[in-house]
Formats: sequence, C-alpha cells, structure tokens
Amino acid sequence: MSTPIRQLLVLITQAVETLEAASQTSGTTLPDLHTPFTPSSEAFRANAEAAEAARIISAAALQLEAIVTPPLVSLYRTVAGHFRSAALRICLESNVAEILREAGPEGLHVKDIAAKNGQDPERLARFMRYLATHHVFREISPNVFGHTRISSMLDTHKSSAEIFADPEHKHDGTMGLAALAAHQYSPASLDETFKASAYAWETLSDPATRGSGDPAKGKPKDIVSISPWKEPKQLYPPEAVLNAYDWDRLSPGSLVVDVGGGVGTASLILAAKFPELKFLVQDLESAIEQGKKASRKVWNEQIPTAISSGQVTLQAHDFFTPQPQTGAAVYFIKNVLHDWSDEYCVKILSQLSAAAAPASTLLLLECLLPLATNDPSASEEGLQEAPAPLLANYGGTNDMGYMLDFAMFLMFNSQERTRMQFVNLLERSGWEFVAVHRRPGDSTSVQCIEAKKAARTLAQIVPTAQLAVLARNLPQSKSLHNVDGGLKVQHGKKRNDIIVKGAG
Ligand SMILES: C[S@@+](CC[C@H](N)C(=O)[O-])C[C@H]1O[C@@H](n2cnc3c(N)ncnc32)[C@H](O)[C@@H]1O
Repeated sequence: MSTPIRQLLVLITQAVETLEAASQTSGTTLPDLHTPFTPSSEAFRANAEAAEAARIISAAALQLEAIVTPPLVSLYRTVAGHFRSAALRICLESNVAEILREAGPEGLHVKDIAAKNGQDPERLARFMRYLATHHVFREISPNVFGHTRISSMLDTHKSSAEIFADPEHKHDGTMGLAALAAHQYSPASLDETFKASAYAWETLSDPATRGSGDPAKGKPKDIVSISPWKEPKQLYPPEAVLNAYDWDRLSPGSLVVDVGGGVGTASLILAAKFPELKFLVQDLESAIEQGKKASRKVWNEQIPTAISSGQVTLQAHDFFTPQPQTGAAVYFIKNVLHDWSDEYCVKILSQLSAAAAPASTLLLLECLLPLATNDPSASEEGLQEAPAPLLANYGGTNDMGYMLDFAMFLMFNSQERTRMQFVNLLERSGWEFVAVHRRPGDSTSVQCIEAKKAARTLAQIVPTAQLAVLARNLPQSKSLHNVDGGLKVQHGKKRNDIIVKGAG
C-alpha cells in the first residue's frame, strides 16, 4: 500500500495537470510568485476545476511539509507565530510595501528603504529576511529586497511621499487589503487582536472569564465603537449575497428585514438586483443616522430612489428588544451573530421568532466553520470535503474561518460557528433548521443557513407536566421543546421511550 507521502504526491501530480489544462482552456496564466499581485493574476481561479486543483495542491503541499519537517521545527514555527506578525507589522507601519513598489522589479537595498522610512537598516533587514523566508518579500541579492505576490498585497498603491506626509489617512480610498492588515495591527486603532492574543490563556485560566459570554469580558473595546463596518470586497464578493439564497423564490412585494444591516452592504446589492422586493434595514440609531458612514447617507448616495420610492426603509431598532416588524417574508441577519456569544444570539434570534409568522423564513449569512474531520451531515448537504489523505477541510489552506473565529473570541468574546452550533442556536431560540445553501466552491466566510419558525408554540402553551404526554403523539423522528421551561422532549431509542431533558 502506498504511503501518505506517495498518496499526496499523486494528488499533487494529478492536480497540477488539471490546473495547467484548465488555465490553458480558459486562456489564463498561472501566477508567478515574484510578480506583484494584480486582480487578473487570480483570473485562473474563476474556473471551478482550476480553483479546486489549486486548493488540493496547496493543501497537499502543506500536509507533506507537516509529515517530512522535523516536528520540533514545525512546533516551534507555531510557537513563534507571533514573530512573523510582529515582523509584518513593522514593515506595514513603516510603508515598506509602497517603497518597494516605487523601486520596481529590481528591488531596493535595505539602506535605501531605511533612508526613506527612517528605520534602522540592520534591523529592518533582519525582519524582512525572516518574512522573505516565508515568501513575504524576497531577497533578490544580498540585502536587496523586492516584492512577491504576497507582500505586494500590503501596498495601498499610494505614493510613499503622500503617506509619510499624511500617515493617518493612509488607507483612505484604497482597495482595503492593507487596511485589513492594519485592522489587525495598527496601534492607532485596531491592533487589539495581536496584543489580546498574548492574554488568551490569562482569560481562559481565570474562572471569572473562562466560560463567560459577556461581551464586556475578554474584549478590549465596546463592540459598537467600531461599527457600522464596511466590508472589504475581496473577502465578501457581492455574489456571495446574491448566491446565498434563491431570492427569485420570493413573490413580488415580499419584505426582507435586514437585521443589524449596518450601512446595508447586503441590502444595497439585493435591492438593486430585485426591485420588486422590499427591504427594511434595521440598525442602531447611531448607525442609521450619524456620522460620515451613516446608513441613510450611503443609501442616498448609492441608490437615491430606493428610499423615496418606498422600496427601502431604514429603521432604528435594537435587536435585543421586541422586533417591531411582524410576519415578514424574510428575516435576514448577516455577519451579526459572530459578534455575540451564544446567550446573546439566543436573545436576538428569539426576538425574531416571536415576530415571525409560520411562513416567515430566517436567513443567516455567516461564516460556517467546517470540522477538521469528515462531517456526514454537512457532506450530505453538498459540503465539498477534500480527498483523502487530506484533512477534510483542506487543512491550512482553508484556515481563514478559524482565524476569524479567534479574532472574534479576542475582540468580542464571541465566535464563528460550525453547522452543529448554528442548529443548536436555532433550536434554543424558536427556530427550526431547514437547510444550508451550499454551492460548489463556496468560501467558508459567508454561507446561508435557512430556518423556519419552529412549530413549538404548542409546547410553549402546554404546561410542562403535560409535555411528555404530548410527545407520545409525535412522529418518531420529531422532538418537542419548551423554551421557557428549558425542556426538550423526544423519543428514545426503544419504542414508547420518552426522554425529557432539562429542568422543569
Ligand atoms: C459586523 S456588522 C454587520 C453589518 C451588516 N449586517 C453587514 O453584513 O454588512 C454588525 C452590525 O450590528 C449592529 N449592531 C450592534 N448592536 C446592535 C443592536 N443592539 N441592535 C441593532 N444592531 C446592532 C452594528 O451597528 C453593525 O452595523
């Protein structure tokens, strides 16, 4: 039988052939590591076969590396992971990316880089060399550094002179990727995750904070103070919202309530594409009305007729309070639940189930974390898992969701969730899981979970003592919940067995 090393090699060989053939067919070129990033260098990935082949090559290469690298080296690389972040931040903050772009493909001697950004050349070279060892920058000749495809993503494409003259506005009007890195690192505002991660163990070893879902515990800033946010387009392409659900299914005039809609990132896209649907975008008063990025201002700029025509209404509403819009066709929540721990999510979702009609649909657009092993229920629903012997979730090449999860833990004492965790949240808040709408090649960062109002209002009005009696009349596969009493009543394995869980 062939060894895992051989199996991985076969996967790589086959995938390289597929990748080359697919890019030839689509007339695209495969990326060159030493050429700065351009959006067109990613065009090959639009072909689904090529994208999958690239994913397999990358996952297999990382797994091969894990097998053949001395474990002490691999372990230490993880132990010292923060060194790489620190080195990157030094380069990001000192505008190395812009300086190198201006130098062109020949690169620049570190003394000349340092002359521009005021850093010590000896030190800068140490950090850049470390990063170059991991293909972030490249040492073209001794002490002469240039960009790689990876490091070039830190480039704001502004002139370095302009940035040195006005560092505060470095990221204004840029593509947003460097800003996203700065979001993680910038000491001026959002370098919290980097520093907070150093205290993760202190938080978890303290009984007062270990199991707490309180947003005030284990997070450095008030959640509202950094909202409303504007999504980086590269992370959440507009198609993610359009593809998330079969919006055509809704009859004309149907109302979609965008709960915690922010500036309306999702509704702006949907309202433009589906003029026959109506939208109610809800957020806190401050997000709707105040500041440069107030929701109302953004709508008036982007689709001026949407509000005046009555297609879109903006409403100040706190989602922890009773939902004023009852019986909407769709309650839609995007990238909100990951800001909150379970107990808070249950409160938000319960307000929605109380307002929903039996025909209402709940759509959650959130990051859906895969397991690091096969997940039978998810694969039945079309979750694409990697071929053996790769990790089912494609391993390290697909770890963006877990990074987001860690960031949510550090920033908001909240989390990203797996399918099981979403089903559990829904069960606890008056909803019944219907489906995950997966499409081939979906990223984990925005997936759509559909739910409907749970048919458990009966259980809520029936006295707790009678639940078990009622449960006997349930179809074998169903369970009955009593939310207020914290009870779950279900059939046991044997006929006529009734299990009552929880206190009543
Ligand atoms: C991560 S943003 C997501 C925004 C939007 N759904 C999107 O995908 O672009 C979270 C949003 O929740 C809003 N929010 C926070 N607390 C809220 C509350 N108690 N009631 C209503 N909205 C709230 C914030 O103002 C922010 O716009």
